[in-house]
Amino acid sequence: MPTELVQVQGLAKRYGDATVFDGVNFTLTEGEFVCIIGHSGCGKTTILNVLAGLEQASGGHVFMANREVNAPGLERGVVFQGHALMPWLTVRQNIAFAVRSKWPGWSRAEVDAQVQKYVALVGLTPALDKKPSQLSGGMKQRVGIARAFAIEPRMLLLDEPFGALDALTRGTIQDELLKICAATRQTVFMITHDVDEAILLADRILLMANGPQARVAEIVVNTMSRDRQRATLHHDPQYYRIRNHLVDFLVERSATLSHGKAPEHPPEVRPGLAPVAEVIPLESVPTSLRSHA
Ligand SMILES: Nc1ncnc2c1ncn2[C@@H]1O[C@H](COP(=O)(O)OP(=O)(O)OP(=O)(O)O)[C@@H](O)[C@H]1O
Repeated sequence: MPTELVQVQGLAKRYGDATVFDGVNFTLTEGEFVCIIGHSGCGKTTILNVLAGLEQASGGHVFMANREVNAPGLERGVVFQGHALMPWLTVRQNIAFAVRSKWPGWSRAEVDAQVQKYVALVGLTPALDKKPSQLSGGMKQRVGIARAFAIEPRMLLLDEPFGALDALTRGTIQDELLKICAATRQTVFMITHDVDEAILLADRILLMANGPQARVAEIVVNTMSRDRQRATLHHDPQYYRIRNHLVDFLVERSATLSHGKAPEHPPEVRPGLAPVAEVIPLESVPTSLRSHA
C-alpha cells in the first residue's frame, strides 16, 4: 500500500494586497514522480521553495512524513536550472561535500564510494576529477543531479532542471533520470514547461491555473505504463489524449480559472483512457442496453 509522504494544505503566498496563489492542496505519495505545469508567474517555484524549506508561505502548511516543513533539510534534495556547483571544487569534491554533510561520521573511503556510485549513474565517471569550468552545460546539470541523488533524499525537488539544455542532451538526461528513479523508487516533485517531458516522466501532473489567486486546478493521472520510453511514447494513442488535455488546459482553461475560480481540492482526471465507445464496439453491446435516442 503506497504511503502518503507529503501533504500540502491550503498553501498561499501574498505580497501585500497581491495574492499569487491560495488554496493550493495536493499530496505526494512515496515513490511517485509528480510534475507541475502552469504559466509563468503562477507560483510554481515559490511552491517548490516552500517544499524545500527555503521560503515561507503566507498561509497553509506543508507536512513531510508527518512533520511540518519550515526549514531546509537533507531529507530533501534540490536541483535548480543553474547547476550551483562550487567552481573551485572538482566533480568528486562537489558531491563529496554534500555526502559528508549528510553522513559526517563516514570515512573517506565510504564517502568516495557513494560519490563514485552516483557519478557512474549519470555517466560521468571520466569527469570525476574535472572542475565545473571544464564541463559542458549538460554535464554540469548531471553533476547537480548526481549530487542531489547522492544524499539519498526522501524527496527530490527539481526546478526546470533541463530548461537550459539543448533538445538532444535534454532527452539523454531525461532517460537517465527515469532509469535512476525506477532503480531507487525516488519521490520527485518537478517543475517543467514542457508537456512532453511531463508525460514522459510523471505519474501525475498538477495543472496550475493562472494567477492572481492561482491554484492547482486539476491533477492528471498518467495512465500510460511506467516503462514508457521517449522513443516510442508517441506510438501510444493515450499519449495524444493526455497531450491534448494538457495543451488545452494551458491554452484555454488556465486563464479562465484565475482569480480563485479553480477548486481548492483539485479533481483527478484520466484523459489518457479511451472513451467507452472506443473500448466497447457498439455491435457488442446488447440491443436492450443501447440508447434508443
Ligand atoms: N518580492 C516580490 N514582490 C511581489 N511579487 C513577487 C515577489 N517575488 C515574486 N513575486 C511574484 O510571485 C509570482 C510567482 O513567482 P514564481 O517564480 O513562483 O512563479 P513561477 O510559476 O515559478 O514562474 P516561472 O515559470 O516564470 O518560473 C510571480 O508572479 C512574481 O511576480
